[in-house]
Amino acid sequence: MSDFHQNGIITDFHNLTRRPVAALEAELCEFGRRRPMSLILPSLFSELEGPALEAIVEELRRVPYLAEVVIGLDRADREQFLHARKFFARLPQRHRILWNDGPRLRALDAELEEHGLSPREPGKGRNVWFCAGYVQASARGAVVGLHDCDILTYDRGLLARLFYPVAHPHFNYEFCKGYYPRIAEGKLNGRVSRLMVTPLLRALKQMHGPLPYLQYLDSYRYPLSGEFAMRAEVLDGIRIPADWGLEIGVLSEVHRNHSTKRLCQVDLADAYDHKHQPVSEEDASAGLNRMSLDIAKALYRKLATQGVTFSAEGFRTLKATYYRLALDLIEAYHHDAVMNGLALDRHAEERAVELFAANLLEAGNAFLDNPGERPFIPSWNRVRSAIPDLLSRLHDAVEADNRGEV
Ligand SMILES: O=C(O)[C@H](O)COP(=O)(O)O
Repeated sequence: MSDFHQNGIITDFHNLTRRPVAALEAELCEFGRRRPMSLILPSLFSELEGPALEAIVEELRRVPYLAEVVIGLDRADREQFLHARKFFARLPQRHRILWNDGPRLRALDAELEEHGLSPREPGKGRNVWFCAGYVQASARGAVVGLHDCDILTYDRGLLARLFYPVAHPHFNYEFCKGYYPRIAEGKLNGRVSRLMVTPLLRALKQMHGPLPYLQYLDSYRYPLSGEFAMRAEVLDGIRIPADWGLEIGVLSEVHRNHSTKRLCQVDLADAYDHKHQPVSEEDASAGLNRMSLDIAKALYRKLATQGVTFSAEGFRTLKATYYRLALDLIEAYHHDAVMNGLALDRHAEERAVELFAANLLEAGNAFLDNPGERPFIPSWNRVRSAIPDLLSRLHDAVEADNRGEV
């Protein structure tokens, strides 16, 4: 049961009364007449074979208010795309699958590359970006929601709560982010969010002062959650990273473009579990190791756009400040876990913090060495201006793929 605290920066929607999902859905059906809702599901083909997505699709079948479901399918060959069509066919809502690795979308990507506009790097950000383009082209949704496809604790209530603040026709929120405790099997999870992002934001505040941007990011209870909803226009104007920096990138862009009064977060669930990636200490191109590097780089780049300057010494100080704050937080997490009868492996937590500290420096060096890198995917507004008919061709390509002309 959450409290009713408001942090004074963004509005917090709590779950104070455990309102039944049917009551929320009845309202959402009404809201949908004024503000139709589209759902984007960024997915890897491998997730169709895992335990989470099967249950997610079963829940989605019973959702009465969605105008459209857009599935971004990554890492699928032709047979796998055809399998995905069958897998999602049971959805009663209008739905389309973006076969991102198929010849039609690859050809459009090559054309984008000729204009210097391709997302280039594969990853969740790229997948979401193409889905956002399709949603814009199909023009069915006034509100667009998005969640991961590896949620093991999914239920329709989560989706209803995610859409509600932005879909309500008398509320004027542009963007809503989900939060929840990542607790499963008696353990506290959310390792990157808890052990890296939170202490990093606080270390940056110690070094650069309480910049409104840092205060704002720190006001999210779960800045890395993959669940958010926004007005369709918001999605068209933002520049997001192609990689694991997606979540931080989206939070930064909505802050740049909108007043914090138009931004909110919502309590989605009492507990949340998903597929856990390995820390991958030995391989910086995988797992939480890679994720922490991507996130640190995204944050540095966004801070640079706020006028913050960085130096090699600055990154060394940041590493030391972060490390101390992270160790203090481990103490707090540990005590909280003990009182709640949960387990917390302090040794594993401290090892993760050592790796994240090293990665803050590593990401800093990458930032200093490659100032000319193309870190963010251009906004769809820019693409529309450079190649005016690309969106309609994207739409046609997706339609043809989904008719099975592959
Ligand atoms: O949100 C996070 O911190 C990362 O996705 C890692 O989450 P996990 O520790 O629950 O796997």
